Amino acid sequence: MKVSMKLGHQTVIARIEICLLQIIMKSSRETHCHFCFSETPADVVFCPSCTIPIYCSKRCQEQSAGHISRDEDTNLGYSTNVANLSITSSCKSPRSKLFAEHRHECGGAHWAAVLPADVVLAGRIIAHSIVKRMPSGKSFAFSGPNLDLVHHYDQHSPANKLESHIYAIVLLLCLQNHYRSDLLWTEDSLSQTRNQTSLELKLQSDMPKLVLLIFQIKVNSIAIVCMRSMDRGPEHTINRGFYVAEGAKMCSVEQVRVAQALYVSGSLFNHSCQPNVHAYFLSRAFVLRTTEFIKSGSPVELSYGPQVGEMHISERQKSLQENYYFSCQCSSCSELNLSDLVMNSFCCPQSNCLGAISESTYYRSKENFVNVSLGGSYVCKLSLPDVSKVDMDMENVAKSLLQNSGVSLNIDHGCCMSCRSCIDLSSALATSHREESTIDRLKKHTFLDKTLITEALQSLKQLKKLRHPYSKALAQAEDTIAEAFAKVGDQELARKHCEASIQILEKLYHPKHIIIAHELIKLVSILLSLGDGASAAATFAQAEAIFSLYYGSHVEKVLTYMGALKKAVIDV
Ligand SMILES: C[S@@+](CC[C@H](N)C(=O)[O-])C[C@H]1O[C@@H](n2cnc3c(N)ncnc32)[C@H](O)[C@@H]1O
Repeated sequence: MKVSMKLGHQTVIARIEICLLQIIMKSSRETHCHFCFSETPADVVFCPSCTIPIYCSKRCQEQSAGHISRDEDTNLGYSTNVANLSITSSCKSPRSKLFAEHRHECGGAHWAAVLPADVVLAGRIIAHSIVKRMPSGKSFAFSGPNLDLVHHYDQHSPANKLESHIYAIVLLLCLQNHYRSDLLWTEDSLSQTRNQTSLELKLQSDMPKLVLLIFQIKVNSIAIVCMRSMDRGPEHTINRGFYVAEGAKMCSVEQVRVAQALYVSGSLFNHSCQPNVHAYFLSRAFVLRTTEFIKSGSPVELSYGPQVGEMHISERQKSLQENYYFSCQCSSCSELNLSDLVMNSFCCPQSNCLGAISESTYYRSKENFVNVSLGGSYVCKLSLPDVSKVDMDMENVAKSLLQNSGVSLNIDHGCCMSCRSCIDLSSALATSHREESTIDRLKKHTFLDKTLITEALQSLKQLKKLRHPYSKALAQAEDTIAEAFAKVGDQELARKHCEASIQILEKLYHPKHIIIAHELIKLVSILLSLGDGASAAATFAQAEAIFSLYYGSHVEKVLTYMGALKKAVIDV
């Protein structure tokens, strides 16, 4: 479904797509509906055939039987043989529009409980193809799916490759076992050999294609996440803490990965560390919403996870390489930006200088490119931003790098990017880590005594002398201390530190980033506890406006606490 609406000068587009195939995560098998992924009630409904998948309702159980639409058929683009199988009319499930996505896994060991999600999804893709291609009568040669998706096979380690080859063998044997009465290997696989059976031969020739299918799923499948309260345990979560409105009581919501899915077009979007669309999920539906005006012809890019403001460029590159096997070439990884300059930096010893001191070495060439290296290893090559568009902050932080164009320049680690004064970086790092861990103790204690808070405040003071005023370490320290004050009921100080944290995060991300909205919600609950209704309402409106950019009319559907919080703000 495609929805388009005009909002002032900005066109907002939301695209909704139902997943082609999905598999619930092992960690959510007992807690979430295997069809719609919502948290299950006490009286769950089981699969009538194998009783293993659980559903939140009869409706989900029935829907799990599934429908294969003709659109999905064509989008899969079957052409190359993955398993050149032939199926007779005696198959249990005749050619039908109904397709139970786990039917081939029913009976015996439930594959999804044993095999990795990527492998089970590969099995489901093949089973999907088999069922749809079943003839009502004579045998026919089955062609497996040829998904036109990248796989990065060459970049995997030998151990990874071997593991996938073994899983591919297991998968093919499982499929053959399930369809044994119905599936015949095609004539061409019945080669005339002395020692090998036809099945062995076919396994050998089809195995590379099946291995590639598993790698395609690794690279292109998407994790479906949903919000849940933190009461159920911290595993497999991404932090999204927030306070609720009742006094100083704190409650948290987090994003939980509940499933892994393949989408026909959703899986094709490229990644950007500063995306222009936001992706979220409504049950099995993948919703993509533009968060800014996108010029015609410009790429539409979502984030696979790492983002500017959240991670330094070196960490983003590492994470994308390790998890998705590519080196990011998005615009934020191609051009010097404020966030990467300040995120992990220290402040300049000169009192009036806002220059950043980094652990990285920056070498600016005459061609106006900056090579960044960390600990002696090459990180990336960045172009300098358009000087006419550089804001004051950026200029103050990295004056030396941005000015004097046409001259090569080296700014060593430990030296200010603006005035080039130097500090003892290793001593600054050690002190910073020590002060940060003193502050982090506040998170580990349920009951906070005054000494802990006093020591944390002293550490914050030291940290401020060391770290750059826009650094992530300071934002996190302010946030932790705000949370501690909210816990002990000192809402005035909680407010002060929460606001300080937001100010830094606005520099690291941008003022309309969703992270800022989550932080503003913390501030709203603090303001409500203070009884400051006017400020709470203004802050809530600010957060709501940002969330609307990201979730449109689905804000309260995705962030279920927003309705109650809005009511609390109105009631104050
Ligand atoms: C889910 S696919 C996206 C579709 C892909 N571009 C294609 O043509 O099939 C993910 C792959 O696209 C490429 N890719 C996506 N975002 C990228 C980026 N920011 N920089 C470089 N390559 C990227 C990588 O090869 C990655 O493994």
